[in-house]
Amino acid sequence: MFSRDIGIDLGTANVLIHVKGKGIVLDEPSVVAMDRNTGKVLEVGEEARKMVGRTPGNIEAIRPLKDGVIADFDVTEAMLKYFINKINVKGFLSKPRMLICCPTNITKVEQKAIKEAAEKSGGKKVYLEEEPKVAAIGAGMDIFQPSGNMVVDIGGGTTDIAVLSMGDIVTAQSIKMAGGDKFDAEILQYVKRKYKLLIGERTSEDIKINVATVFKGARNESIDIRGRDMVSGLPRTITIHSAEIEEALRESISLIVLSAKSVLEKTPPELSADIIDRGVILTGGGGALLNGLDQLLAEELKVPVLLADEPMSCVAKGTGIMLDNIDKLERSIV
Ligand SMILES: Nc1ncnc2c1ncn2[C@@H]1O[C@H](COP(=O)(O)OP(=O)(O)OP(=O)(O)O)[C@@H](O)[C@H]1O
Repeated sequence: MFSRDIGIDLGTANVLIHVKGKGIVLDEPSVVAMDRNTGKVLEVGEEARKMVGRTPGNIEAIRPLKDGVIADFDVTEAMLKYFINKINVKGFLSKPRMLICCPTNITKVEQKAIKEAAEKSGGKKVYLEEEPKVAAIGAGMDIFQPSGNMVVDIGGGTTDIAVLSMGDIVTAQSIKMAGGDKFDAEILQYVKRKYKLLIGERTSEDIKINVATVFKGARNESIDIRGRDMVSGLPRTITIHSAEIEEALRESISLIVLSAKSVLEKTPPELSADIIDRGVILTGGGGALLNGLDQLLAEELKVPVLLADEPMSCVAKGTGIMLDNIDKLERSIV
């Protein structure tokens, strides 16, 4: 048995684990199915996700992280333990050092909760690092030079916007409740208001992935969706179009655009000039995979906007790069 360092992207929507020397070894939804009566964990990850919105009364499919932070400590700990055991069936990890990513503006109490959950899951030493910094590294940016790099990382629960230079954050803003989950909720409300139809969160995520756009006219698709009619109580099918989703998401997206503008307004001019040359990079599934967001941000911010390759893996990849230098970095991180 020997110790290996591991990096964890403990996300609201997905957990990814990177093991030093092996790469990304786990990528699963952050969902736990529990028996309400006994408190027993029934399924974790993909199997639990399939149950969301489809469980009988005594079973609950829980997302233990909300808005990028731990909402249910015990369930988060159970989930982390399960994932670490899953990747460690051959026992190659023994008391590993762990590097975990968190949003930029979480409180000390929230940081402590994440550290504690990781320590209880077997971590010998647990380091926390800010998500946009690791996402930028994972997206291939050289943030250690004295020049400006801007990253907009939109996940399931949070949006992190940051300008980085010389390995650190210069200006940043983190918006809780602004990410893929919020977009799903907006779509659900829109369908309820306009069509008097109740749909589940899996259905609204399907709409977002298959027809959504946030840039007028960039996409013209439609999808048939099923739900429960609010008046008759019976199942009903409707057809939803891209233009409707653009309207449903307009308000949430404008909040993200405003935050990005405010980060740019607070950025020192030399670094702003670098951002015009290098562009802004979009990472995270909630933003980089959302149709039209790159076009909208480019138009609103007047700078080039680039999409990261494999945007949902940037943070995990970034932890891998940081773990290679963990001894050097040890002094600078929490
Ligand atoms: N094609 C797509 N179009 C739009 N959104 C998508 C697409 N594919 C995935 N998503 C969304 O990406 C989000 C998950 O992204 P990601 O895995 O980067 O988040 P996370 O790291 O778990 O969250 P956070 O960083 O906020 O804690 C989900 O809300 C999901 O619905």
